[in-house]
Amino acid sequence: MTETTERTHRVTSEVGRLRTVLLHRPGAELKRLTPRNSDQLLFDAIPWVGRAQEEHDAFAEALRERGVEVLYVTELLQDALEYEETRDEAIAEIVADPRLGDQLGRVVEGYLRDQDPEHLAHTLIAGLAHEELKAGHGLVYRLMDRLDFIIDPLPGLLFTRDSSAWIGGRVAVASLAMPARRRESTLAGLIYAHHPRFSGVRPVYGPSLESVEGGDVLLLSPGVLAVGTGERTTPAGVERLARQVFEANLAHTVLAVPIAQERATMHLDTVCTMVDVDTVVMYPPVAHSLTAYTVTAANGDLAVSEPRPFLKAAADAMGLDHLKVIDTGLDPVTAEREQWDDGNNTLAVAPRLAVAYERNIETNAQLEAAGIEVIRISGSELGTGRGGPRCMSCPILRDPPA
Ligand SMILES: NC(=[NH2+])NCCC[C@H](N)C(=O)O
Repeated sequence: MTETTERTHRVTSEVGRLRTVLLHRPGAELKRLTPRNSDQLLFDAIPWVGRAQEEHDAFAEALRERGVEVLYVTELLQDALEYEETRDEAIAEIVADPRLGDQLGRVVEGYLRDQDPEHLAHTLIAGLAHEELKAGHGLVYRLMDRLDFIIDPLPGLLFTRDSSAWIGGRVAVASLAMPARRRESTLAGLIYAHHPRFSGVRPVYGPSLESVEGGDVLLLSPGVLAVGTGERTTPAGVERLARQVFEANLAHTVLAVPIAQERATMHLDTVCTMVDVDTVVMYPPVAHSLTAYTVTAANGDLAVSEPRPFLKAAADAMGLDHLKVIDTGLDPVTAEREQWDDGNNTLAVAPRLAVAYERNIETNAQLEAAGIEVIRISGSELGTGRGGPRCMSCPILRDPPA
């Protein structure tokens, strides 16, 4: 890794001033959602796509106004697909899908090879419905339903946090647990491997390893990671990630944090995000019940502590007397409603400056009472995918935390 790369890609905390972020402006892939497929594609409602785009544009604009450079997945992917090698890899992965069989696989391969980078990027993200591919006449094609997908759309790409996470100057390309989202990390991997902006960057994790999703990974402070393990990141995923980051000298401590295996808490960042170097906002019912196993490197292996209260284990690893929790003091019903709507899923733009969904009125009021400046964005449509500002952003460059 050259020094130049480190100047354009480096993240060592959740809160250092945000300089560059990767977003995905939602598009045609959201138009594929129907009541028949939304569960499988991990959306809880059918978004109004035009409004979702307006909300997303306002989110991006709020970041730009604070001096953040916004990169878009679609643009980076199109650039990367200018290279033959990228196209070959992208197409090979699609064609390897055993659901296509060999005859339809060949037809799809020809179809994709004819597309220019812009169209190919569109197809890789929006997918391809049976009725759009006029060229298939073999058995698989004929047995499929007109509305089936030959290439699945990726509505979850909106949540760029999950498919990759920067740890220091290296990127962890995720290994996504849900089948509907797996190809998102292929696209992330293609961008980091082939886009000139990232030349010299070596991934520290990859999609073929045990499940780890970026929404579970919190950079509590330089060298200290908290990794949720539950519905998405598996115990084996945390263990593997710990080995990889220790080996690469990116961290000295990894806290493995079990979270409830349910949709409301699919990632650690649905219940806890950082708003200052020593402050988190947490879903009240878990604030004092979460536990953590402290994992450190020991003679080429891992040393694992007994589980301890998360806040205590985190403070110790971070070298703090204690980690402050914003006491949202909400009644249990409001707390549950606002947690579901990603009230705890804030994106810090700098210490004590965070983006949050405007709808979480009470959580935001408590954040402000604690001295955090809140940049409110609307997310009525964006939130139908169950993700907030942190989920929708993959920081690529942050200043060191103050
Ligand atoms: N980092 C996050 N909390 N991401 C939210 C992802 C939401 C997405 N619909 C999923 O279920 O996977």
